[in-house]
Amino acid sequence: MPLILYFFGAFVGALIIVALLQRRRRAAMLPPGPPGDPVIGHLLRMPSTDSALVFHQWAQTYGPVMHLNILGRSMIILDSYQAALDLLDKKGLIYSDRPKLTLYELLGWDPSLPFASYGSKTQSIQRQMHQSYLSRHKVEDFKLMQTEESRRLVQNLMESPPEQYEKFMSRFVTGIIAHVVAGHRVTSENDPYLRTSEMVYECMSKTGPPGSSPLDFFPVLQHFPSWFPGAHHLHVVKEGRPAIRELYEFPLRTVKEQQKLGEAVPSFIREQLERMEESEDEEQLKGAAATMFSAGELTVEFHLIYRAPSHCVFQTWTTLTLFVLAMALHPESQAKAQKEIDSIVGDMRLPEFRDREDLPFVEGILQETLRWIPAVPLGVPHCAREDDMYCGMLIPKGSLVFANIRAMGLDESVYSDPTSFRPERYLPQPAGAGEPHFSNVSFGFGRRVCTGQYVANQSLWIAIASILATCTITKPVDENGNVIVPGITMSDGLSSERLSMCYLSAIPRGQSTHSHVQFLMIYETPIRSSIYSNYAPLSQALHGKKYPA
Ligand code: HEM
Repeated sequence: MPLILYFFGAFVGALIIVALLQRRRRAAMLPPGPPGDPVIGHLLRMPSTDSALVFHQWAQTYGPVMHLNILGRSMIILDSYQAALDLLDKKGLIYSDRPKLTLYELLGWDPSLPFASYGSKTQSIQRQMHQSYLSRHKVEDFKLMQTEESRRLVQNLMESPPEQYEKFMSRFVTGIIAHVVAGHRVTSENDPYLRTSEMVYECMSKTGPPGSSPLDFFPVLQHFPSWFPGAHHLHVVKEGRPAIRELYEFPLRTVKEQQKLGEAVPSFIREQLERMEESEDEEQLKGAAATMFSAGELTVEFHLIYRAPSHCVFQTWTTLTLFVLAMALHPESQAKAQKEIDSIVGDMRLPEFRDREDLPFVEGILQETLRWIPAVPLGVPHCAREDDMYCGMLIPKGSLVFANIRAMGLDESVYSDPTSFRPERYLPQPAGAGEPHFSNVSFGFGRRVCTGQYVANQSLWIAIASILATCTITKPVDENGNVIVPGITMSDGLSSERLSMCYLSAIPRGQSTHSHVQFLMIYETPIRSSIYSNYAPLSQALHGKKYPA
């Protein structure tokens, strides 16, 4: 063999050895994690339910920054608030990207903010829109509308049997988002927004956690038939894509039609259409509107889950649902909150936003509901744009970075007795322990923090305060009169864990509550004359009338 071939072989061999050594050196620098299998890494060890809790248990052994490997892709789990703050917040330039999610792109979530990469046109335009429309200051304008929706919610709850609660809670959240986005008021069960969001939910509940589909790991599978191993989600794409496209098309189409007739009421879409130049691409606006709908819907699903003695139906489970469950399981907390409302608000009116500061225990119930079982337990994954070092550990470029929000609420150095539901923990000392509000954690971190956090926070508070003021939530009883303790079963989904729970009964408080709520529905006058002043024609007609003394 010619000498040159020997040299070439030695050179290639040396290159391979250097590459292997470098790989080994990088592997040694990765954050610790449980042992994985060759090639597939931790694929078979990933928990199928309660991932956030399982990761938290693993973190007790491997520490607050943990590394997992799924088919060669790094996954970093941040188990502590400090680590999430240090990376996602302080190093926002590196950690503000989102991973490319092929399944979601195929479903039609494009352009859509939660899945857009940082710095992309979609992301920056939508971000700007969200900042100007859903900012802390701007959402003040929604308070009147949210108050009225909460009154409608409690009236519906009081008038309906428990099997209907799910429908009305779903209607509450969809009603608010539909109004913010398109100025639309949900008035019937056949509302097109309710129908579309139900169809979208139906589809998204079949996708599994974001980034977990084989299509995300091997995009080439999209070109295979759906019966091919690993390509089964193509079925979901076929069924769900039309509903998602409708979510993009319908709101804009409707507002434009209303504009032509001169009937478009103030809304996010109308405001954006008025600002837009002729030539501008409406796709961005459709994406922004669908984002608001989907993020609001998918992260604040208010579906109650019923498990009647004979059957069990699983549905998405969210913060308000959890509040209902928490109240059924902790009647002592419910009674304390009701006592606080009675002493501050009295029984001649319902709580309003102006009462919020004077109702610290009710605030504690909201904060504790967010902490007890977070609706988005692992956040939405961020993606590292470049290699980074943290406390001597290597976070490789392209890693999926998850903030374990659930674990942060279980941190004993911050929350005493963290598994207990104790709203008083947030009260200032000496009444409570002055522990930090959880809303700083539950809405995520850094530049990708939840854009709907202020509107969601307001919706939750007014719904919780109104329900507490008017209803007592109790555990259900079976046909023999035996009390059923609601059970929790959790599995992972896009944005929330799921719950199976027995249905709960909300009993109107006091003899006059029913007529009282109806009375307020009619006589409530606009608190602020804002863009929503045309929201309640009844209120307007009666503008000037005062609450009963
Ligand atoms: C209880 C209610 C809610 C919770 C707990 C929640 C939580 C979250 C979390 C944890 C994230 C990921 C943040 C991160 O990447 O670090 C997120 C993202 C997002 N949320 Fe929410 N959310 C809620 C309600 C809403 C509502 C009502 C809207 C819309 C009106 C909304 C819009 C969004 C959007 C657009 C994103 C993506 C932001 C981005 O990628 O830049 N959320 N949310």
